[in-house]
Amino acid sequence: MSKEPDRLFAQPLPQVPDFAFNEDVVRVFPDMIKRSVPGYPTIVENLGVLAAQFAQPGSVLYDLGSSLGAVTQALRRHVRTEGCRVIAVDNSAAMVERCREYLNGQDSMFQELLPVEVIEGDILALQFKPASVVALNFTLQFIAPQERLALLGRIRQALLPGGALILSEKLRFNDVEEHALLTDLHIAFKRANGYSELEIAQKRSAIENVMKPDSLEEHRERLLAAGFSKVVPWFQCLNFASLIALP
Ligand SMILES: Nc1ncnc2c1ncn2[C@@H]1O[C@H](C[S@+](CC[C@H]([NH3+])C(=O)[O-])CC(=O)[O-])[C@@H](O)[C@H]1O
Ligand SMILES: O=C(O)C(=O)Cc1ccccc1
Repeated sequence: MSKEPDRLFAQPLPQVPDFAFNEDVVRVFPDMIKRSVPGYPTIVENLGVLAAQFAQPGSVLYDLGSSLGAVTQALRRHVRTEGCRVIAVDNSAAMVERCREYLNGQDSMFQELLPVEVIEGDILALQFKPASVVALNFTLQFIAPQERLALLGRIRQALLPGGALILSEKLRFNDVEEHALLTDLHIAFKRANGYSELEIAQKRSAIENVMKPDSLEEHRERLLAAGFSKVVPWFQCLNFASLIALP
């Protein structure tokens, strides 16, 4: 994957455009997500370990909003269950192109990886096949809030017994002080990773119209309303968390 450093917001912009997963973002994405999301490498690696516990023989594993395929590759490396395959979906053409290149490169480096199909498309329009694992790794927060419940309902309907949805998100907090503290600590994390005050401020204004985080309570209630029976948080680092939802 590209090692280009993220300098997208380093110069003052006369007007900060809404954040989009375009070619500029794709070029710096591995660096951007690692320096912006506390715990990201731990979540991705362990998603493969978790998935291996839920994978059912002959089923599909979905990586929804796959970006450059980091989660897909973790699933392919860790899951050994007979007859499984991964379907990665993203609606950014630039992401999908680079994701395919990356995964093809991995195929030539490792043996025994699960087969994978990368689809360029909207996860809201997807006809789900019976699935044992669905990963939404920092994707639901970019889906329009009014679409989230129906999407989770369709995922729930597609999940096989013994399967799981793994949902990672940035969190909002209802308690004002808790929200302020964890937001400040996230800013400190970004600063420690070399982002300037200007980069932090411009990125914040770029994402505020396109990325709408929910609270843990909202996630739990919506998952139960979508038909999931149990919601278990397995990871939190500052204001970023990952949940297992069981059918
Ligand atoms: N409706 C949609 N349909 C399909 N894709 C979408 C949609 N909306 C947004 N996306 C895609 O969801 C991804 C969100 S990034 C996921 C990181 C990855 N999971 C990772 O673990 O590296 C999260 C982040 O950058 O914070 C982008 O690639 C979008 O194009
Ligand atoms: O940068 C941030 O503040 C975030 O919340 C995470 C993020 C990471 C990568 C793209 C968009 C948002």
